Amino acid sequence: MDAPLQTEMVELVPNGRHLEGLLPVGIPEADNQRVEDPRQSCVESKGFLQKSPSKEPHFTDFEGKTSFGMSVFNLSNAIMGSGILGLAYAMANTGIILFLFLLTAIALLSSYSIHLLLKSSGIVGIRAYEQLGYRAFGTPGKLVAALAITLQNIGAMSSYLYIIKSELPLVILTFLNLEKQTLVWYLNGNYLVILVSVTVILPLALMRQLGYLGYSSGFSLSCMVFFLIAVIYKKFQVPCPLPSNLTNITGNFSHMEVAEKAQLQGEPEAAALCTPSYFTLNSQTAYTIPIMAFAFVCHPEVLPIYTELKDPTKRKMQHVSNLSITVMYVMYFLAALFGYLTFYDRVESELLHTYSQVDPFDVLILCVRVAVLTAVTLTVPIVLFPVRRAIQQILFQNQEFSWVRHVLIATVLLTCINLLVIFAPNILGIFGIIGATSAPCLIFIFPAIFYFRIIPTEKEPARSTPKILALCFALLGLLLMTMSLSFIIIDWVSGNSQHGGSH
Ligand SMILES: NC(=O)C[C@H](N)C(=O)O
Repeated sequence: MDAPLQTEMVELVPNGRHLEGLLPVGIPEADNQRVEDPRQSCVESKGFLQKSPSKEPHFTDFEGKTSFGMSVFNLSNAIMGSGILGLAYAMANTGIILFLFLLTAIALLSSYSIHLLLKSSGIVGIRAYEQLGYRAFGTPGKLVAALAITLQNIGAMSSYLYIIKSELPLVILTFLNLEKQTLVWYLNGNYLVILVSVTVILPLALMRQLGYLGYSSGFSLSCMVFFLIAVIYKKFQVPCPLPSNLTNITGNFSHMEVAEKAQLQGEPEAAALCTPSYFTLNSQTAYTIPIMAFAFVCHPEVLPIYTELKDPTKRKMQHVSNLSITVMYVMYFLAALFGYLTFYDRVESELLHTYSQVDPFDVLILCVRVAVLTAVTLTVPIVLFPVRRAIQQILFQNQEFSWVRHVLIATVLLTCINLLVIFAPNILGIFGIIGATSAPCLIFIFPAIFYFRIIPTEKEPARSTPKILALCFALLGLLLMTMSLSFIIIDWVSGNSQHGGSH
């Protein structure tokens, strides 16, 4: 099938996190061209975007105003999310060396994938992920790309709601100064997640424009930095081993007391519990690559950030990407290492929840919890905006804005995600499934096959080294996806999963 010649104006703002300066200066109507109404496409961004009066109207003519440093910040922001909370668990099931090797590999592959995206977008002047899909395979390509982005965003929202479900009861418990989790409704994560969804997230998601909410993503990154500092600090505070009998004891006790009780345990046992492993393989190792892939997904954001960049060149954008990936790589490794070295094999799939094994009244951890909870609560509506827009584009194309539809889509989406979170046994299932399906598609498979199709054969023959490399990259993605999915399904079917559950 030949790539369609016409260019299509698809979603220019795939994720509401990076809206500034993204409004096209002008959009030409051409014959045969199905051009989306920019007023409709960007209706949710109105008032948040600035139009440039000085430029001539051209299809790809966006006036990028964002500096190099700010773009690094924006992309880092897109990379960083709930994935960081699962990495210590991944390290506990791979060992430090194997983890480092895999994390390095995923980071390098992620950077290569951005190289493919930038090269493909340069050829056709495309600045949105789905547009690449359209250019490569027509409407099916665009739909599949939109579907993967939607699935990834639904996964991200589910993981955020899961954090609310697991952390909010602990925060309330601490504020009420209760010694033990009781069966009252306000300490039940499922009720709390519904309550937060209805009272905070839904009203925000019903706004017609993102407005200042779009800026709150910067706050999320700061919260994650705060989380990382707390994880490093806690490594030197929390004794090892945590006496198992203290796990269920709540109430005030000092670290000295914990350490003394730990001393009472046998020395060899303690040594075994507190020795890091450098290379581990077990049934849970299957989740490692999906967790890492999930953690590095930022690819739908790369082209919009490229569009916003001041004096954009592929080289400059690649530098932006490499720097963001490197910074996140270091943060991910530190969070995983210190989280693992605090709890060793007892680390849970959601690292922050593991600290409830130590001291539920710890002020630092309480502050981290409140910060992370605020960040994820504000991020859910931001991620919901592009998902709703994608659904609207797929199902109700070219239709006038309707409040009923706007409210209904948000309500149905939030209801489904709530049900998913209530019935999901743990966050690992979310990281596992999303990290083994949409994440490898967005990082490996799509950039490679889009590249293969978009770069003209006159420029790079099908058997040229870059194209063969791209195909190998797609195959690697397919292999990782099949392997991860099979191992996860085997793990579920055999019922082995211990999952480091957080309840
Ligand atoms: N942007 C995403 O889809 C996920 C993000 N990389 C995270 O770790 O949460």
